Amino acid sequence: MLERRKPIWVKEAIDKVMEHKKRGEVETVSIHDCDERYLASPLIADHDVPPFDRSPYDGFALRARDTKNASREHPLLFEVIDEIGAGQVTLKQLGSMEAVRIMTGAQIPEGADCVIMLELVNERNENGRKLIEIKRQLQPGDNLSFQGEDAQKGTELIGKGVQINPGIKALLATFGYSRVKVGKKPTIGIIATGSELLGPEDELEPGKIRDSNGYMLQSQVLRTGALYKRYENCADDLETLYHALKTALEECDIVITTGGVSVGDFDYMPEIYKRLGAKLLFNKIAMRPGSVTSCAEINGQLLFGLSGNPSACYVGFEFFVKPYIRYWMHSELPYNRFVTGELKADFPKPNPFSRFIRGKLSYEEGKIFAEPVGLDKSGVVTSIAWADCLIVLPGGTRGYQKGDQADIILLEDRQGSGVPWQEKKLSKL
Ligand SMILES: Nc1nc2c(c(=O)[nH]1)N[C@H]1C(S)=C(S)[C@@H](COP(=O)(O)OP(=O)(O)OC[C@H]3O[C@@H](n4cnc5c(N)ncnc54)[C@H](O)[C@@H]3O)O[C@H]1N2
Ligand code: MOO
Ligand SMILES: [Mg+2]
Repeated sequence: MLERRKPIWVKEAIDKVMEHKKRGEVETVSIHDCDERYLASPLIADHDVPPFDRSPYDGFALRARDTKNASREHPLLFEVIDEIGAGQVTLKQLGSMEAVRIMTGAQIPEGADCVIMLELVNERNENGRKLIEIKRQLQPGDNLSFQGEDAQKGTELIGKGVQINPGIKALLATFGYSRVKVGKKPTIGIIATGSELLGPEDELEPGKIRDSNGYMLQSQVLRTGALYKRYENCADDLETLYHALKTALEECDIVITTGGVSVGDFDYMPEIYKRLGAKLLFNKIAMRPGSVTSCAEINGQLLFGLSGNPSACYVGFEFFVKPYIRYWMHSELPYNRFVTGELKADFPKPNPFSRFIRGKLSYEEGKIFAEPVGLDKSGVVTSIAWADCLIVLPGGTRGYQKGDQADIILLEDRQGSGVPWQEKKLSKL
């Protein structure tokens, strides 16, 4: 007798996965290797930036009060007593009617309180003395970049759990983090299952197709920042599959399979979960594609059974595997970000389950738009490549019309969200 599966809500399935969430170990890596990792401790300013008052221009540093009577008609003469570039300091104390020639980034000399740009002065030499002529009044603080105006010592600039981007890497360098504490990368085992699968190098044969999911999953794993270990594709054979999974569970932190999770004669995953003594978290979700996405737990280790259908496999990873991995790596924003936007085309497909339509985003006059791309079937591979978002068609509705507002889940976003997308539960399960 065919076992009837009871679907659960998408949010419920996410929660079931995240009940098992854990933070992976922390490791210290060289700043050279920290890109896209997640900070395991906050980034704190250990000194002021800039660390001293400095000149933002190439010009002359002087005392503002000495310019009080300067005007176009009555230019004032200042003696240039020294010259400094960035990285140098003057040992001279600046006095009345004196200036120091200063370059961008150099520390303001003692006694000076403003800077005038090179272009605004006339320079001359008189009896071996270097002089400048100033034709305007300056105020204290004019053209200075002040100590601590960028960052003040002791401030937490970036919280833990944030993914390191180029700006954050610049801050790490600024504050002397030559070694950075980050979440360790977990290893994700990937096993593509199916007797029909060929490799990308193989010629097509009758009844066979090339495996795309295995490669897509490698990419999806890499985008979370984790590592993957790819196993040989596995034919639909209970014994072979069982042993492949057992090995992967021993060698990896998390295991993903694709295919064989539905109710077909050769869909062995449900049987293998039983054999492994794994606790099934779910095997039916009120979503399309990805309704057969399964997850099981063995001694705290998660085994994700993604669908063989490419679009379903893709979506299953984005919703359930990605946040689990990102949390593991210490992300505080492990879920996909979502926004609301306007539909550019009708989508007349009534559906009891929430449907996640592969779509393309556009921005026009400050508004977000999305339109479906490709064929909306879970067995389709092309639409994944054209999509940068998933348009949510809530279960229990009669479809969308152009101009309707819809929830849109972003696929190419790097930032992430602290909360997952959640359905409104318009229909009954
Ligand atoms: N009687 C029912 N049949 C099906 C149901 C159902 O509820 N009752 N569910 C359907 C849904 S929904 C999905 S999704 C699929 C899920 O199938 P499986 O996860 O068991 O995957 P397979 O049967 O192994 O393969 C399905 C499909 O995907 C192709 N495939 C598999 N692996 C790959 C790969 N690595 N790269 C590219 N394509 C792959 C495979 O050739 C099949 O065409 O079940 C429905 N059936
Ligand atoms: O899981 Mo299937 O992809 O719902 O279409
Ligand atoms: Mg099947």
